[in-house]
Amino acid sequence: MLPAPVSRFPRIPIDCRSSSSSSFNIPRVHFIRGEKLLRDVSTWGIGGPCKYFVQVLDQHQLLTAVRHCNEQSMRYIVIGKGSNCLFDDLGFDGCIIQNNIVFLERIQPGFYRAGSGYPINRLALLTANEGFMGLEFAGGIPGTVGAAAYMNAGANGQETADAVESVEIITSEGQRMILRRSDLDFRYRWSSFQGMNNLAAITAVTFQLKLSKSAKKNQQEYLERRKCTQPLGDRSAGSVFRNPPETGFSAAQLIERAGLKGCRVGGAIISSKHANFFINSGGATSCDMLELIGLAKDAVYRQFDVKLKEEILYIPP
Ligand SMILES: NC(=O)C1=CN([C@@H]2O[C@H](COP(=O)(O)OP(=O)(O)OC[C@H]3O[C@@H](n4cnc5c(N)ncnc54)[C@H](OP(=O)(O)O)[C@@H]3O)[C@@H](O)[C@H]2O)C=CC1
Ligand SMILES: C=C(O[C@H]1[C@H](O)[C@@H](CO)O[C@H](OP(=O)(O)OP(=O)(O)OC[C@H]2O[C@@H](n3ccc(=O)[nH]c3=O)[C@H](O)[C@@H]2O)[C@@H]1NC(C)=O)C(=O)O
Repeated sequence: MLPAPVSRFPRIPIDCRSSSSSSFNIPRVHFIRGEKLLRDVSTWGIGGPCKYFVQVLDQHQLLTAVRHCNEQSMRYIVIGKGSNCLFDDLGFDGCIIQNNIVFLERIQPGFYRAGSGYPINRLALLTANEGFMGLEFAGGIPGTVGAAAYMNAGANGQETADAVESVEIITSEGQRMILRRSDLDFRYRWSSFQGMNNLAAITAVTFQLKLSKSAKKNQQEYLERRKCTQPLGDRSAGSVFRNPPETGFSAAQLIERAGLKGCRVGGAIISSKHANFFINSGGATSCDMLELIGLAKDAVYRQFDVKLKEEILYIPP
């Protein structure tokens, strides 16, 4: 059960008189029409144009953008760094809201309040350098703080949930809420945010970290391990599949054992360094990537009777 909202944002008037068929401004928010290519806002480098694109720098702008989309009955998606999304070559017939809310506050030793657009890898480095443990795993992860909470991102036996103290959200009705850790449920790559039908976006996360003499060393070691085992220089979206529960095998092991390392469809290739990373080697289309994902699922199911489940999110046009 979610707690009652803590406050309500003032209603900001939206002026759409400028035009409904081209880019336009509403107070402090600029909507770009038809020009933004989603391949430019995703780490995979795949995706056609979106109908509208807006970058928000604070939660008031985010709320304004969400309200405008609601009032226009327009589909919208809030994204961070686009490191977990597969956009379609046809683009997106709605509004992409790119979250660039990047403030960081040190509330008291070990308590960090970060805007949801703050890069999680930068926060990992900074907190470890300041001698606090809890986010060392996130070095090298290309996503944002908000998406890390939404996905419960994790690596090296740590996960975002372990470090969360509270999460600030806005709902699609425009209410602002602060949810404490005890109000929230997290599991492997899952959080209660994924089941909330009125979540507009996570706007900030407060982390509670513990003093540790080994935080910096751990963070550096994890990053080195990541560089050795993952194709970080290539265009990917991290792990394509979740690790299947109760099989004793990782998705990467199953794909490798199915003989699929290096397998290619068009410009999409299964990495020969890590079989759960699918690479855009240049010019890959969403069709190439979807076909390669389907091919890997079929092969693993046929050979091992395991149904792989995607970790990445495909955004249909
Ligand atoms: N462990 C690893 O090594 C790696 C982990 N990752 C993880 O993948 C995720 C990718 O981050 P990022 O690139 O920023 O995300 P994306 O921009 O790829 O967004 C992915 C989805 O997350 C949801 N989302 C993003 N931001 C918010 C927000 N502020 N509030 C609510 N929902 C949000 C949206 O889901 P919806 O459309 O359903 O609303 C969105 O479609 C992170 O969790 C990152 O840590 C990525 C690569 C490697
Ligand atoms: C990259 C992501 O997260 C990663 C995270 O970085 C790493 C590091 O802790 O652990 C998970 O990968 P993973 O389970 O594949 O971990 P790894 O340690 O790389 O590999 C697991 C096992 O598979 C084997 N392996 C790995 C790659 C490969 O091509 N073939 C193979 O057989 C490894 O030898 C190891 O025995 C997360 N992935 C998932 C789906 O849980 C992501 O979420 O996007």
